[in-house]
Amino acid sequence: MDYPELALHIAGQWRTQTAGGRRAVVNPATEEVIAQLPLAGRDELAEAAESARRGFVQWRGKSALERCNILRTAAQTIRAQAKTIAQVLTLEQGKPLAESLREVTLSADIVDFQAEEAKRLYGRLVPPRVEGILSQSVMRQPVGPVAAFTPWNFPANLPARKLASALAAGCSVVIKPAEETPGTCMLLVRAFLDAGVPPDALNMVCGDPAEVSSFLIDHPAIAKVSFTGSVAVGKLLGEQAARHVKRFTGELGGHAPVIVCDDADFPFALKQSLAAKFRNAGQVCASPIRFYVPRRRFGEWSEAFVQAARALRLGDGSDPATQMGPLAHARRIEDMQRFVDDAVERGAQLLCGGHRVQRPGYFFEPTVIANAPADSRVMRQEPFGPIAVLQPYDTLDEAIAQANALPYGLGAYAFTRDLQTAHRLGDALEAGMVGINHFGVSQPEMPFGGWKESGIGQEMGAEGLLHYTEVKTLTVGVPS
Ligand SMILES: NC(=O)C1=CN([C@@H]2O[C@H](COP(=O)(O)OP(=O)(O)OC[C@H]3O[C@@H](n4cnc5c(N)ncnc54)[C@H](O)[C@@H]3O)[C@@H](O)[C@H]2O)C=CC1
Ligand SMILES: O=Cc1ccc(S(=O)(=O)O)cc1
Repeated sequence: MDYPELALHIAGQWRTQTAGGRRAVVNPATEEVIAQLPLAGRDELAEAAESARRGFVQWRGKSALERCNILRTAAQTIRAQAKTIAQVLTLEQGKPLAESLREVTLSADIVDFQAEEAKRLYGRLVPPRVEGILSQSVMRQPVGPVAAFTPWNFPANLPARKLASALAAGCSVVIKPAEETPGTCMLLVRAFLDAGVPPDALNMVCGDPAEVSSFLIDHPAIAKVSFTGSVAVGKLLGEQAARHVKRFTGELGGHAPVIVCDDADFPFALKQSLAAKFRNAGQVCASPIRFYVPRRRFGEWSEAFVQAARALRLGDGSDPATQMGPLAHARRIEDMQRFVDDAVERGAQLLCGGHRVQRPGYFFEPTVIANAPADSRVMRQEPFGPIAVLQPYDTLDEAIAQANALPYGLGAYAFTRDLQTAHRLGDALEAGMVGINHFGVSQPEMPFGGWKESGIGQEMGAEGLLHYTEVKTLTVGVPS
């Protein structure tokens, strides 16, 4: 598999020689260096922001239909190149190739959906309350140049969400993908530019994340900030944006509960839960973490869960036999070990896993912990890895209370055969996305966003586009 030569896109040029030095990109399955990433210096960041200012004027001047057609052409290119992009994604991020391929084709669907939504950015005509007014309208206009920051867990999907909505709304973008996984984003950016997005309307930079974000958020050309990543960093960037009263969307961390009801179809719930838990090695913001299981069926659930977790085939994502790949970088391994050690020290039971796999690559065993005390780190912070926590409960009220007990609210799930219980849980669970009897809450047509500390605003769906717009009212009176 080939990994491309990396370049940044600044002020209409692809640049391989930059002022900020270079950083190695590593294949997490082998720990081998696969490329050198050029990093932007401060002057180049300024060039990118100024370029976005110019690009905004050009891009917002196009009709919604034109923007739609250009974005749909980009989606077609992404689909046509899906296999190549997926291979690059697996090389830099580690997930199994089949998962990468699904991610890339879903990214094309996200672009298509937002492209079509561009044509439906409707306003309203409001009857005037006084005489002499010809029209009184409410409209949506693009917010302006956007600084977008995306992490390494979904190197195609998360840039696609931001680029599709921002560009569909008529905004220009400076995107900074994660330095661990820049190749996939570079190929997406190329697809948008080849499709006809003006060169100044789409810049891609990399560098030291804190320096780049600080520089861009403060830069007067940037009107909006969109970030996906941890709650801690989201708060920092949100605060910095707020100082300038700049618009901010944050897709932050979660700690998703799964309530398995007494009446659930256990084999079905188990199969779905295992697939969702260990997908992308658990590095998914809406990944299920806390499984609440009726006490009388706890043993049955734990045994089956552990057996299936132990049976997972770990390996290089480019091997078709692999079911779970490595973690994305070395820091994740250290973090997993801290979560496990802390839980065990505080009295939790380690049912399986809990260690780094002794081979090259950042592999961590699928891990199942039971009866973790509420003050253990794994019950308070998102592990963002292949760790499941199984907790018994006695009443549904108690399970709901525990599910809602954390200051996060991204995904929440439940399994039940009873329609009334399904609706009760759908109402009671405090999360932006609730899945009953399934985990597929991330769809191009549906808004995706968190409650509480899990974020602010939504991406995808019709709502996703609105966050890249400002409301303007226009009142036209009779000339004299
Ligand atoms: N919501 C999500 O999809 C993601 C959440 N995370 C959360 O972050 C935690 C830590 O992840 P790590 O990669 O180990 O650490 P990290 O916090 O250094 O990096 C996470 C992501 O945020 C970016 N980032 C970090 N500081 C930034 C800053 N000041 N400005 C702009 N971007 C910045 C990084 O480039 C990276 O893409 C995870 O445990 C997980 O909870 C991480 C990746 C994705
Ligand atoms: O990290 C958040 C995230 C990204 C993508 C998806 S999905 O592939 O669309 O399911 C889910 C969560």
